[in-house]
Amino acid sequence: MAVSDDIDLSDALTVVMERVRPHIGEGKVADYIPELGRVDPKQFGFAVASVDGEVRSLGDADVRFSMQSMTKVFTLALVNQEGEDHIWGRVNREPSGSAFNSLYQLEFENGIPRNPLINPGAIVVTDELLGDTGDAFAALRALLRAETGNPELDADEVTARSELETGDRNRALAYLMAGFGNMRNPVPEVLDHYFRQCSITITATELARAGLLLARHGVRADGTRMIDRNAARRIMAIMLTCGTYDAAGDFAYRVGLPCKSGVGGGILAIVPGRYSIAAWGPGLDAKGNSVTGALALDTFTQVTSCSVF
Ligand SMILES: NC(=O)CC[C@H](N)C(=O)O
Repeated sequence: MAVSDDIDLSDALTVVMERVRPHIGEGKVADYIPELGRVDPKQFGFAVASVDGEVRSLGDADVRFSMQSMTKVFTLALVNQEGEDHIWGRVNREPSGSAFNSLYQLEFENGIPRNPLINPGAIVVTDELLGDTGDAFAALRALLRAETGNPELDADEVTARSELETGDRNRALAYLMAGFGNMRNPVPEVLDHYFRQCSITITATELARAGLLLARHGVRADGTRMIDRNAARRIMAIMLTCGTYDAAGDFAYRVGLPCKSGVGGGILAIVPGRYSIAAWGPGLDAKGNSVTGALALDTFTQVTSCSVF
């Protein structure tokens, strides 16, 4: 891995802010979930946590925002606790090349989603986690509370309801999979867990801390091992190839790190063995990734040479 040993995080963060500042407010806030449409676009937060405990942040790094699809990484880690092959008959691990809520590919491919980081794949993972634990949302919330160090971390019920009321596309995906025999639990129950999962709020600083689970290759904040090293490595491989929807190729080119974005404007990026990075700006590009978040990560990896390549 090309990592320079003498990285000054403060210098790197200063350069990130200089580069991003003129672009704060750019992009379009997701409004297909009405509650997300109310977020002020002129915000930007960035935080870096290192595996040895240092955390640096700037801008709106302590403002809460909706985790959305970034939760998909953590539910995937949770189902991996039951063994690595547990989930792979039900979901593939190939980039989709299409939107995160696309239906047509799912029908062509007999109800087996392309990967666990797009909506249908994540719905399957939540279904599996529900079977494993009896309460998928509670399992995820407990994990995130422990890894962020915030015992109050929770879903935003208004956003969860907003998702439920406008979630016809996710219902269509889930029922299509049920039609192919790829759902274990009743669709409304799975989606209730999935919508609450997506509506968990977090700050950039907390997210950077939570991502250390992967930066440490599966070791939790309390030092216990959650998933084995190879499982963590493979989750990061899926993030690199699938974590930013149909822009994953461009992210690998620009940022060169495993990333996972969400339509709340957050992006989690991991420098394996070294850093967990959280970038947040609510304005999204046409593919649903944060404009300022992507620019910040692009700048950070250029300045520090921290990349998996
Ligand atoms: N890409 C995302 O962040 C999408 C998550 C959102 N809750 C949805 O299901 O559409």
